[in-house]
Amino acid sequence: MANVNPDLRKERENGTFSVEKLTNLLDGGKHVTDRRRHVERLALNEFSKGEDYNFMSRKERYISALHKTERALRCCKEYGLTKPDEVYWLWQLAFPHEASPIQLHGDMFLPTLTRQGTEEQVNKYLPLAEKYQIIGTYAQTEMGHGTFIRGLETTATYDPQTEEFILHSPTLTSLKWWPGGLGKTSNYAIVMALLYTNGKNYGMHPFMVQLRSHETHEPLPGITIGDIGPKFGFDTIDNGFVQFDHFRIPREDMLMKYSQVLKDGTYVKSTKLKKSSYGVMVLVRSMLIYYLAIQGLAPACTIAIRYSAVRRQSEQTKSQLEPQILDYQTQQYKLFPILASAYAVLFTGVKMKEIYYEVDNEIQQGHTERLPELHALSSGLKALTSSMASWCIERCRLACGGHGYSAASGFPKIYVAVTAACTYEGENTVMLLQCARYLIKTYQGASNGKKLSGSVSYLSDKVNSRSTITSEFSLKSLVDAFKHRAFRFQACGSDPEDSWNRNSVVLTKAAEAHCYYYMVSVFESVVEAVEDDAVKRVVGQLCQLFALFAIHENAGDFVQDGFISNDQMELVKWKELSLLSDIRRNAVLLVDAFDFHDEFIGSILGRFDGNVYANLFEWAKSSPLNKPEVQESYIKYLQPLLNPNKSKL
Ligand SMILES: CCCCCCCCCCCC(=O)SCCNC(=O)CCNC(=O)[C@H](O)C(C)(C)COP(=O)(O)OP(=O)(O)OC[C@H]1O[C@@H](n2cnc3c(N)ncnc32)[C@H](O)[C@@H]1OP(=O)(O)O
Ligand SMILES: Cc1cc2nc3c(=O)[nH]c(=O)nc-3n(C[C@H](O)[C@H](O)[C@H](O)COP(=O)(O)OP(=O)(O)OC[C@H]3O[C@@H](n4cnc5c(N)ncnc54)[C@H](O)[C@@H]3O)c2cc1C
Repeated sequence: MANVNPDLRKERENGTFSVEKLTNLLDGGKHVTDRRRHVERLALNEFSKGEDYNFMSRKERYISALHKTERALRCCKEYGLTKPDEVYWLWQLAFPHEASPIQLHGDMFLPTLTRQGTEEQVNKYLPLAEKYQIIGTYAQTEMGHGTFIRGLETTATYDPQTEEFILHSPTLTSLKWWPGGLGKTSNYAIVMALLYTNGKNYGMHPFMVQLRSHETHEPLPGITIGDIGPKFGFDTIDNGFVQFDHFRIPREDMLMKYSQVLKDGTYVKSTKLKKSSYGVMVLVRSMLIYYLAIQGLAPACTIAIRYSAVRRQSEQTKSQLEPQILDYQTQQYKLFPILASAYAVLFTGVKMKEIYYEVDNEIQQGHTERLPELHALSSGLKALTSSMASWCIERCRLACGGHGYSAASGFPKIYVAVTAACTYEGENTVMLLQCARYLIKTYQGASNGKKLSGSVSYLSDKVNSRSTITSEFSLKSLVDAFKHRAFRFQACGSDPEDSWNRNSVVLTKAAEAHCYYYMVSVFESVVEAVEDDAVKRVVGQLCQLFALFAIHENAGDFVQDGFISNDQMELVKWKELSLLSDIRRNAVLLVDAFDFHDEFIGSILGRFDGNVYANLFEWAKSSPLNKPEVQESYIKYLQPLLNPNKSKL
C-alpha cells in the first residue's frame, strides 16, 4: 500500500505468521473471507462517502440513518444478499457502530414473530414484514420495569363480546419505554403484556400491535407515542415510549404458538416449554457475544495498537529517537491482554452461536432439556463479555493520550454503542445471578451423584487440588486452574443456609468464574485445532496471556486454597511479562488480521496506513466550528467585553 507510515510498514515486515491465514481462521474459512470481502466492496461503493457523523446533530444523525436504511435495503435486494452474515457485513459498513432505526425489526421483532406466532400468524405477517410494509420493534420494557419481567404492568384484557384484546397502560410506570425504533420509525410492535381473560391474570404474553397508520404513519387513536430523547449513545435510533389507552386489537393478534385464548375467553397452555415468551432474549444474548468482539474489543485494540506503533514519545535512551510507545512495557501491559481478550471473546462468540442453534433446533423438535443450560450460559457470558468489552475500550482510549479523547479516535462511538450491552438484553448483575441460580442447582445435583454434561460437566468431575502449572505453561494446566476456581466458587456459593441476597455478591463471582473457565477452555480448543504452526504459536501465546492476565489480576482466588503456590504465582507473573515482549513483534499483524476497513473502524488514529497527524489536521480543519474564521456569537457576546468602546461605534 502506497505511503504507509514507515513505522507501521516495518511492523508489517517483521511478523512471524501469515495474516491472511489468521484472517481465514477468524472468518471460519478462506471461502468466508473471500465472500465477506466481496460484500464489503459492494458496501464501500455505496456507503464510503458522506457527511462526517461527528459533525452532525442528533436529528441529522437519525435522518441520515433513515436514508442509509433505505439504501441498505435496496442494496441487499439489488445484490441478492439474503444470508444473515452477508446482510450483516453490508449493514456494518452502512452503520459503523451505529444502530439503524429498524435494527429491532430484524434482531427481535421477526425472531419473536417466527418463534412465538402460529403458522397462520407467521403466514399473515412475515411476508409484509419481509417487504418492510410492516416495520416492527420489541416492546417489553416499561418506565417502571425492565429487569423484573413479572412486574410489568401493561395489560391485555380479553373481551369475549367483541373477541378483542384491550391493551391498556394503567399507570405512568407502565408506559413502554426504551424499545428501539418505537419513537418515530416502527408502525408495529410485538408488545409484551399481562394477559387477563375471564378475570384471571395469566402473566406476560406477546401481542402483535399496529401502532401507526399504513397510509399516514400517524399514531392510531388510543396510542400516544414518541422518542424518549437523547441517550448516552445510539443517536441514530429512536428508542421510544408508547402509552395505550384502552386500545383494541383482534383476538387473532395474540401470538398463540405456545398458549391460546379461545373465542369464549378460555385460556389454553399448549406447551411445557418453560418461559416460552422469554425465548428471543436468549437468542439475542447468545448472538451478542460475537458482536461484542468484532464491534467493540477488536476495533478498539486495532486503533490503540496501530496508534501505539506510530506514536513516538519521550526518551528511553539519551539522544536516541523517541521510542514507539508500543515499546513501553506498561503500554504492552495495557493493550496486549485486551488483544488476547478480543480473540477470546470472538472465539467464545462463535461457539455460543453454534450452541444456540443446536439447542434451538432441539427445542423446535420438542426437546427442551438443554434450555436451562443455554439460558444460564448465554446470560453469564453476555454479562461477562459486555463488561469486559466496556472496560477494555476505555483502557484503549486511555492508552492513546489526548488524541484518544478526540472523536477522531473513533473511541466515543464504539464505547457508547458497546457499553449499552451491559444494560440491554438483561442488566449484567441480574444476568450473572440467573447464571448463578442454575449453577447452584446443578452443583447440588452433582453433589447428589448426578452425572452432568456440557458446560457444567466439570461440576461432576474430580478436580485437582493442586495446580500442574510449570514453566511450560501448558494450556491444559491453565484451563485446569480456571476449572478449579469455578468448582470452588460453586461449592462455596451454594450455601443453602445463606439467604439469596446475602450471598449474591459471591454468586455473581461464581457465575463469572464459570464463564471465565468456559472462555479459556474454548480458547484452548481453538488453539489445539489450528493447523498452521506459525499461527498456532501466536494464537497460543494470546491464549496463555488471556489466562495468565486473569490469574494474576485475581491471584487471591487461586492461591487462597493453596491451589496455586506462591512459587507458581511468581512464575505466572514472570511468564505474563515475558509474553508481552513475545507478542510485541506480532501485535500490529494480530490486529491487521481482523481485516477491518478504515470506514468501519472510523478512526484517524487507527488508519491502516498509519498516517495520523496529517489526517488529524485535515479533520480538525473540516470541523464546522472553524467556519467562519470569527463566529458571529463571538462578535455578539464577547467582543463587547474585550473592547467596551467598540460596541458603541
Ligand atoms: C444480534 C446482536 C445484535 C445486537 C443488538 C441487539 C439490540 C437489542 C436491544 C435491546 C433489547 C432489549 O433490551 S429487550 C428487553 C430485554 N429485557 C430483559 O432481558 C429482561 C431481563 N429480565 C429477565 O429476563 C427476567 O426478569 C429474569 C430472567 C431476570 C427473571 O425472570 P422470572 O420470570 O422472574 O424468572 P425467575 O423466577 O428468575 O426464574 C424462574 C425460572 O425460569 C428460568 N428462566 C428465566 N429466564 C429464562 C429464559 N430466558 N429462558 C429459559 N428459562 C428462563 C430460570 O432459570 C428459572 O428456572 P428454575 O431455576 O426455576 O429451573
Ligand atoms: C440502548 C438500550 C436499548 C434498549 N432496547 C430495548 C428494546 O428494544 N426493547 C425493550 O423492551 N427494552 C429495551 N431496553 C431496555 C433494557 O432491556 C432494560 O433497560 C434492561 O433490561 C435493564 O432493566 P432496567 O432498566 O429496569 O434496570 P434495573 O433493573 O432497574 O437496574 C438498575 C439496577 O438495579 C439492579 N437490580 C435490578 N434487579 C436486581 C436483582 N434482582 N438483584 C440485584 N440487583 C438488581 C441492577 O443490577 C442495576 O444495578 C433497552 C435499553 C437500552 C439501554
